[in-house]
Amino acid sequence: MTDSNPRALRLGTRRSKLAMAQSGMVAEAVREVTGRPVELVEITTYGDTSREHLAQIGGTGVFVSALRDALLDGTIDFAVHSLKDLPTAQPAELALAAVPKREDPRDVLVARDGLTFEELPDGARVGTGSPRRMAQLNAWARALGRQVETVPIRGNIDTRIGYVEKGELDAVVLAAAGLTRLGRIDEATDHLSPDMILPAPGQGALAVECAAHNAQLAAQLAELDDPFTRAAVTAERSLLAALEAGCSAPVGALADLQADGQAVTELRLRGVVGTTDGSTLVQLSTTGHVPASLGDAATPLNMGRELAAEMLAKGAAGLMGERAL
Ligand SMILES: NCc1[nH]cc(CCC(=O)O)c1CC(=O)O
Repeated sequence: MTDSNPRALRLGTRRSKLAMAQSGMVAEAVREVTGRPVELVEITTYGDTSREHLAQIGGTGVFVSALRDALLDGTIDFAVHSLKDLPTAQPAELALAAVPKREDPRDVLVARDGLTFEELPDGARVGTGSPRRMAQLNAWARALGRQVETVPIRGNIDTRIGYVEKGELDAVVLAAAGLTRLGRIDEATDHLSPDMILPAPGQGALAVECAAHNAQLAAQLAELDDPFTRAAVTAERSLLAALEAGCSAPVGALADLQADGQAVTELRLRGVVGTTDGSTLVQLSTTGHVPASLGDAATPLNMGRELAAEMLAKGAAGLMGERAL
């Protein structure tokens, strides 16, 4: 850039502590790659103001639509979303310019007295409003011959952990990435293995979006892209899309790279759908070859579609049907 006093790039962000932390991190990286100042513009989304349960307001897109409107009307230049909150259908007018390197994708437990999930007493009250978490926590408890009571809660991370601090719940389940970005990961009392609890598709990853016509900015933002993360979340979201489920459906998915010695050889995709009571889960996995060019989305997209078809053949649709989306 030869411009000695370039206009600041406007980064639209929700005003929650987590959104501000995520936006601040991306803002710093964008300053480095563009050499331009970045200014944060606070945008309020429906998901922030509504007190209804996410499962009732439908989940899909409630945190992102106001940011996207601001991108489309030019109020802001780019936006940072939690990738798991993004609907799977990408509008043509918006470019998913970068998917930066993912944080820990796992869910964690924050429980009283440092308890792990397996140490929770029978009948423990575990806060989560996520059908995905309910289904898998209940299935895990059943496998242990135990029973937990899942209690639907909402609110930001402070609010959720507050239920445990005040003694109203024995534990809450949160994404590790959110706690890490807020500097509170040491409050986690158990990192839940994806063998037991598959995270939400895209969990732990961020999405950096700008208007599709802004090709120059999109190219600069693309420098923040991590091709491994993009391949993984592409597979996970392809599964979610092919199941025709939204972000509040009881669907878990995680793609990870299987390394053979030094060389990364395969992408593994695991998926789960279940009833919220945990009585029935359909859980399958598949592997695919990592494309020579990781930017080539064909393999991850196909893996997601093929795994979805297998899951549907095993009755996945009937398990998601318990709630309308
Ligand atoms: N649905 C809310 C939401 N969206 C993204 C995160 C955490 C950060 C992430 O997954 O990237 C959270 C909170 C949570 O699930 O604990």
